[in-house]
Amino acid sequence: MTAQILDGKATAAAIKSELAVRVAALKERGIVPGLGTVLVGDDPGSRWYVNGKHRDCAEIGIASIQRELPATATQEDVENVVRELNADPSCTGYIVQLPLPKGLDANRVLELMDPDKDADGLHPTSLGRLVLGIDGPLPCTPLGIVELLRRHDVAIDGAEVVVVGRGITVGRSIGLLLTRRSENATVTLCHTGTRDLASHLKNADIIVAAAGVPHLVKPEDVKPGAAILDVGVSRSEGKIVGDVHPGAAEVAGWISPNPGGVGPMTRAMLLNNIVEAAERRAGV
Ligand SMILES: Nc1nc2c(c(=O)[nH]1)N[C@@H](CN(C=O)c1ccc(C(=O)N[C@@H](CCC(=O)O)C(=O)O)cc1)CN2
Repeated sequence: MTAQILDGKATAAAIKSELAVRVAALKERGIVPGLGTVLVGDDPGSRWYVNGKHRDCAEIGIASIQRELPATATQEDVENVVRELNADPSCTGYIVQLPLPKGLDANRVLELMDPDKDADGLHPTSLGRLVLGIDGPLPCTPLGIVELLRRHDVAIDGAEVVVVGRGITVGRSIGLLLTRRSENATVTLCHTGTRDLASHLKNADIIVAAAGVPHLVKPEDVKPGAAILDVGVSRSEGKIVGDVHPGAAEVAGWISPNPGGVGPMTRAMLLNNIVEAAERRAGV
């Protein structure tokens, strides 16, 4: 068996076209949605991601508000930028690019954000709403994964999902998303402390690999026909190495390439969160 490709690049392009129509409709009512980003430090990867977010905005007509601080910025410097964006009426929503440089407290920064401007769905209020089942912005990578599966007709309802990795941007939050009544999956959250990872993987209809450990998911641990989402980003000789061994594509029913899978969907879902926030505010 050779797996069908869960093409994040093409799917994100389709979503962006749909969002462009909604942005144009908002503009007819005099509303221009704006995305703010806060980039602290000089990590080239983080800069690349932030630049990509603004390129996406330009493509579909969302305004950009870019704030940059040096690696020497203090907690107070970052918090002042957050206060400024909270008060800026042209900013529909914003993100603080993670991780922040060592010494800065990301949780304190996130808590200070206006939850109504949380474009990433990572504010404690947004995560609390997710737990309680109240509408609000959802974390971009989990949302992108669900959308990628839906648009490729992969059955989520009733599926056994194994998530590997317990980070807040993916692992913990995707469990909350997939166990909502609307998704109805059964989720097992594995991590570095899991005793027998292979036994869990072998039982999974859907695997979400987000541990950051190269080739952690081996072909022999994949149930034939399973869907695999590779979220891992490790680098070797300038190339991305995912969490999934390439041989798994011979066993799986669906697989997301990496790059070109979940990453572009994360970006598309950020735009989605901004458009939804602008529509909510406009009463659309
Ligand atoms: N505030 C946030 N910080 C971070 C998030 C996030 O969702 N919010 N996620 C990641 C980084 N990230 C977005 O910020 C992100 C990562 C990867 C991609 C992407 O499109 N990747 C490409 C490959 C790019 C490459 O060659 O490096 C792909 O998968 O095809 C987009 C966004 C951590 N921080």
